[in-house]
Amino acid sequence: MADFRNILMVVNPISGGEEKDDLIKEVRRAVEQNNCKFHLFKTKGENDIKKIKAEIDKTSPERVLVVGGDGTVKIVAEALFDKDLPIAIFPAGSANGLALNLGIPEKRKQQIEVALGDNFTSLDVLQINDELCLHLSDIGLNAELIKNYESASIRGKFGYLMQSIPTLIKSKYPYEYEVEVNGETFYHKGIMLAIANCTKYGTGAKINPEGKHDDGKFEIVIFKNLDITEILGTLREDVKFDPAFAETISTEQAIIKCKKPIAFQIDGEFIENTQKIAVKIAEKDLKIAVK
Ligand SMILES: Nc1ncnc2c1ncn2[C@@H]1O[C@H](COP(=O)(O)OP(=O)(O)OP(=O)(O)O)[C@@H](O)[C@H]1O
Repeated sequence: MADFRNILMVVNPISGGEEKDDLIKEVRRAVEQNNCKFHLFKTKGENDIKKIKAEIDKTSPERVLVVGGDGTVKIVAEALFDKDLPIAIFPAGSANGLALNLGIPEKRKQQIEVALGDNFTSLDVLQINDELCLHLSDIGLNAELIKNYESASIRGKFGYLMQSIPTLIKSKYPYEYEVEVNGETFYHKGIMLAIANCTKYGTGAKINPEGKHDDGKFEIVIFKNLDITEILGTLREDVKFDPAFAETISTEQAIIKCKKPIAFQIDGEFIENTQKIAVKIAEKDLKIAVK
């Protein structure tokens, strides 16, 4: 274990519908065995960014451990982005896409070793309008699904499944996108436009096969139609897209405009229905403990 004096663990008590007390106890024991102080903060679901900032100022941790899904990791990143403070992820959400992309182990013992170890990756961070994005954002059908899921009462993977058919029936796709990249403008019709910092969703669907989370670039991937064979193909490791199904643009900045307001999500959290999004690589990256 690296040399620490203070460690802060931020836990989302409701994410993934999982009980987290055993994990908290185990990590506390590992931390305290090394004469380091363990501080715990449980998110409340309101004003968490501000509260985590205050907790960091109060406890001066050398590392922040995050227990939750992608949404919780995003909240913590927003809270500590102006500090040079590494994080570690304990995946515990209904969607853990970022942890999956970074190869965070599934076994708890190894997760603790990684979280308290000294091997890191530098994750590019995207600035999308006023928000940070660590993993994946999209505008269109998937964001519609997340919006419908968030307003329903059933949580977890089954909750998403329950919303999938109504979302397909109710949504008004194809959507029209105008994409401005490096002075050029492209017009596309499609079911979804993804802004991808990583390669795959938490489901394992690989939508940005060539993407790298630390290359100073992100990809815009436009999915043109609901081709079920191609969609199932994203679950293969060696996926290659037919250009009639999806097109990819790699860039450091972009402006995306839509004729009508379209559902927009970042890291699994519905943001709003939007007509304009400005994306760029943020000036700083985020240090995350990995294997
Ligand atoms: N104590 C709490 N009560 C209710 N909501 C909370 C609480 N703490 C955090 N949240 C909310 O949880 C969301 C983040 O959840 P996260 O994505 O990490 O896990 P998840 O299991 O994938 O969540 P979900 O399935 O609801 O999307 C944020 O919207 C955040 O505001």
